[in-house]
Amino acid sequence: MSMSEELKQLRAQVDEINVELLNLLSRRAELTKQIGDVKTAQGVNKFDPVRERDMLDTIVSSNPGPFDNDTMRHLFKQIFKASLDLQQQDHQKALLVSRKRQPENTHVCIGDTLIGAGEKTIVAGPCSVETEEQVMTVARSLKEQGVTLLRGGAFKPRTSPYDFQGLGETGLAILRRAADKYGLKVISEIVNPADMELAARYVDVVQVGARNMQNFELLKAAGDVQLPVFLKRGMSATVEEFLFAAEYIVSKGNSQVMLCERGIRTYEKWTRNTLDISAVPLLKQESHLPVFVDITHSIGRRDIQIPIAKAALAAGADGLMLEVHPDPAVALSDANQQIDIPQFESFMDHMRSAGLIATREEELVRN
Ligand SMILES: O=C(O)C(=O)C[C@]1(C(=O)O)C=C[C@@H](O)C=C1
Repeated sequence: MSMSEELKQLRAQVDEINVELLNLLSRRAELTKQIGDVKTAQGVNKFDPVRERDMLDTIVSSNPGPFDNDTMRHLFKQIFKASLDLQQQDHQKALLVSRKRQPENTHVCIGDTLIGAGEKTIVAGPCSVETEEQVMTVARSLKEQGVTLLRGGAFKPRTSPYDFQGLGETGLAILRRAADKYGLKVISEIVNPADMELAARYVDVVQVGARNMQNFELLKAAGDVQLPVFLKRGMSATVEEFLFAAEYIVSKGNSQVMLCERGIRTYEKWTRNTLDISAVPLLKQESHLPVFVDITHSIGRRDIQIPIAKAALAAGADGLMLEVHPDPAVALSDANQQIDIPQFESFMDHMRSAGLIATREEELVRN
């Protein structure tokens, strides 16, 4: 037999084994998928290192060679890992917030404002509610600018316990009065699950802040409330953890959830956080929920707000959140990053002339 003939025959045998391996791997994968379903139903971890170690021990003890044990361990670990990925992908598919589960965008309706249906929405207002006059001034400006959603913090989760903690219910009442006077809707953060009922008396949208993104009791309480929820990404949360947090709310029956990327913690010091712009298209791709970008907290500076806003909208965000204060220099929180009313007006002019948000004429036609 010639060399090339021998090679051909050997290769033919390898080809056959490849097909056998392929079929065996596929059969194995089908079984591990079933195991994954059983584990999901039982609520147990997919990853089982003890089981993996036992299988490796059995494999190594009956290894006929010529592959050495380490090579065998490596090959089988790859198979376990691929099986685990398969189980987790299947689980992911089942998430209620996932686009695989619901291909069409979720629309969140707040008064006359429809979010997630194509038009870009602006949410603006002071970081903290401080006085009636402060909130009224900002609300008047929002009204003039055609912005319908007023934000303001009444319960402030602050890094230091000695910093201003917010006005609580008094602050919520101020927001409600200002919103009612100018025909706006209120978004405000709630930090305590026990306050959800109180919130429902004053706000139109409950915000769950970055520091509470994995406060699971709060997420469940937000899932029980009959109001839309504005969920901010935790400063150290992965995109996947962010979606799981949203799943907590949706799985309780509240499908009116909006996601907000607000920057993540990195070593960069020239911005307050690092805006993870890639999270925007990723979230839009993986989930059907509307996505916002907080252009105030993500960067913590005013001078690059316009390019950041443009980047967020270009990346597919459904809206922007920003902080506006009549006199940021004396603000009780985040004095360095809020913009004043003239800066807000100029910001809005800029966005309109860039064609990124509806012009006044378009708003008039719409209303
Ligand atoms: O036997 C299990 O519990 C499985 O989930 C299957 C399997 C495997 O591929 O064999 C996958 C992942 C686990 O870490 C352990 C084993």
